[in-house]
Amino acid sequence: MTKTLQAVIEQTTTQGNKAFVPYIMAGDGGLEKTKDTILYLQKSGATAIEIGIPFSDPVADGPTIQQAGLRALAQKVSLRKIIAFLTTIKHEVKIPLVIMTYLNPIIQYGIPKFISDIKEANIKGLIIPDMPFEESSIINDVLVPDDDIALIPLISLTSPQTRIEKILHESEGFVYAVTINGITGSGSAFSQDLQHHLKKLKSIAPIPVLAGFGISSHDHAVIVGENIDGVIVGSAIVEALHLNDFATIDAFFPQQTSI
Ligand SMILES: O=P(O)(O)OC[C@@H](O)[C@@H](O)c1c[nH]c2ccccc12
Repeated sequence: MTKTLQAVIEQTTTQGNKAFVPYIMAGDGGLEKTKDTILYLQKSGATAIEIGIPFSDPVADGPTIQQAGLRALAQKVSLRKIIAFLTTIKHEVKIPLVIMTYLNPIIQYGIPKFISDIKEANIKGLIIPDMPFEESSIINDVLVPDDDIALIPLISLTSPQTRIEKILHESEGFVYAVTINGITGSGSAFSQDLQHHLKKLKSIAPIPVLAGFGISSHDHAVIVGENIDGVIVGSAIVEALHLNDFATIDAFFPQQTSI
């Protein structure tokens, strides 16, 4: 059975659109604001939303995401509170939510309890950036095939070809193609080879390919997403939300503003 997350992305691309997945930091500005944000992004036309869990020791987060994480931690949110909160809004949320968190908080939560609680919250995917694909059995062994949760792998510019192929054929949902060798945020320039890399990934991937890291605007998203199924945007969205700059958010959804 195709997982919902993958089906929703494939439906989007079949209709001739690119998938757009904003990343937000849960609890930045408080959980009430997070609820408003999720519903706003849903109404605006987001394909899915990546929900970041604040963590004291992040690995790949650039300054914008780190600061959002600190603001969220100052609101005293935790993985437990965020999952409970997502459960309370699940009937209002019609698009797939993907949780992005590090491995440590999941282990502390207890992996079986974590999986059963996120199922209850109707979460459709998981991104665990510090979990190497080779170790994904730690989560996969707890999931049963019928569970509608996709474990999203990250592929970097430097992943070896044989590893990429293995990952692509053993994954569901979508593959997260990281566009730069660095941290999240809009500061770094893309390599000249990026389009070639993405095209190649797309040509061999049996599942949708979405790219993220360093995408700063809609125009930029169009360029990065040209040869693949869609994009993920974090820092630019997180900063605009923090500033309540809805014009910047809306500009990522031109089909809405042009109506
Ligand atoms: O912020 P950017 O450059 O737009 O990139 C997306 C990113 O923030 C989000 O997907 C993310 C936040 N923290 C991460 C850690 C690892 C991988 C991905 C992420």
